[in-house]
Amino acid sequence: MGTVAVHGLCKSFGKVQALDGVTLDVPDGSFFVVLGPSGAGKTTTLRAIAGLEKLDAGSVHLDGRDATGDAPAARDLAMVFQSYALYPRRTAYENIASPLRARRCSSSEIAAAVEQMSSLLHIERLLQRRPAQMSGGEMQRVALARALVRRPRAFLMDEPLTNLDLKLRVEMRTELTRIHRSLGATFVYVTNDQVEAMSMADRVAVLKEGKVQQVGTPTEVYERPANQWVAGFVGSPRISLLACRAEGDRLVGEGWTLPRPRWTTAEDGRPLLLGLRAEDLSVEQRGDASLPGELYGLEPLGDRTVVDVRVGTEILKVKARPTVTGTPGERLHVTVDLDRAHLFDAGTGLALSEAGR
Ligand SMILES: Nc1ncnc2c1ncn2[C@@H]1O[C@H](COP(=O)(O)OP(=O)(O)OP(=O)(O)O)[C@@H](O)[C@H]1O
Repeated sequence: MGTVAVHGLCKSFGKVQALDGVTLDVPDGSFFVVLGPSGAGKTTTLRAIAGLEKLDAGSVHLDGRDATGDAPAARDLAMVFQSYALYPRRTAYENIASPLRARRCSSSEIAAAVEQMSSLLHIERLLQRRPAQMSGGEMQRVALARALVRRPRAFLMDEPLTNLDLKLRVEMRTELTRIHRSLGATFVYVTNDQVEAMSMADRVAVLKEGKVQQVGTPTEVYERPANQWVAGFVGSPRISLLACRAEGDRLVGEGWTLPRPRWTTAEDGRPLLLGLRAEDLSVEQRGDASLPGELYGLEPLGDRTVVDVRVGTEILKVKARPTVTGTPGERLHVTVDLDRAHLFDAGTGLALSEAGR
């Protein structure tokens, strides 16, 4: 078993409220990602689970048992940090074996465990090297192997891929997902990289200023963001937001109107924000629901081009084929897939009811 549940975690550092009532339920065997910008309280949450932070309020339950007062060593959790902190004078093999030696496992058990983990992480050929003879990415993999070789209740990982170059990071995302599946262990993984969260997690908790904004599958968080902030934080290019209000069966903004989506419940006149993702907009096809705009710029990205279109005072990001062309200033129409649009209350930022969707 490896369930982790935290309830109402609060923690202040002087005037900074790092955690403000954080509640999370991490199911056994899940790959649970805590996603948020720098300073959101992610590391503090992880340290609270590990028992490294004295809390102002809240509780930590491990496998259903209250572990709030337990010492870190009694919690049976393994922590993997950004920095790899390998023993410099020991070989990779000895580094990976060290947690097992500390537990007085037999040499044959240790050899079998190191072999299994180094094959999972593709580091067999590094086993006799010392940290100074390895690249940063190789050291990070050895550090991961050293953490994973144990069988703790859960693994707590704090941005373990940040020191890797982009190519290795992309590879390691796939590796970690595979390792997670083959170990069947619980991972609580902290990152500020939404692509990592979307590609690896089976559940994501989005954190901002010490408060949980939303918990759900990556798809739920992307397709049904709970508020305007989550919508903006998850997704690249960033979602475009247009100020508007409902008037009868229309949405009316500055210099544009669109049919009001069937599913929205907003009353007339209420200030709203219409959220449109780049892939739900088109400048290449003409549909019934469209916004008049002006080409602002083109951002060719190889496999696609992001077209910036000015609508009123806002710039909309539109995903287009790489062959799309145009001249800044040129008038055009942006076709909107209203079934996939989002509406938020402009005051609270909360998503409007989607009951009818
Ligand atoms: N020991 C400390 N003393 C004072 N302030 C702290 C301490 N630890 C964290 N903080 C503050 O608490 C807030 C949350 O920090 P935390 O490290 O949990 O954020 P984070 O989401 O992990 O950020 P990052 O992605 O930058 O690591 C920040 O404002 C940070 O400056």
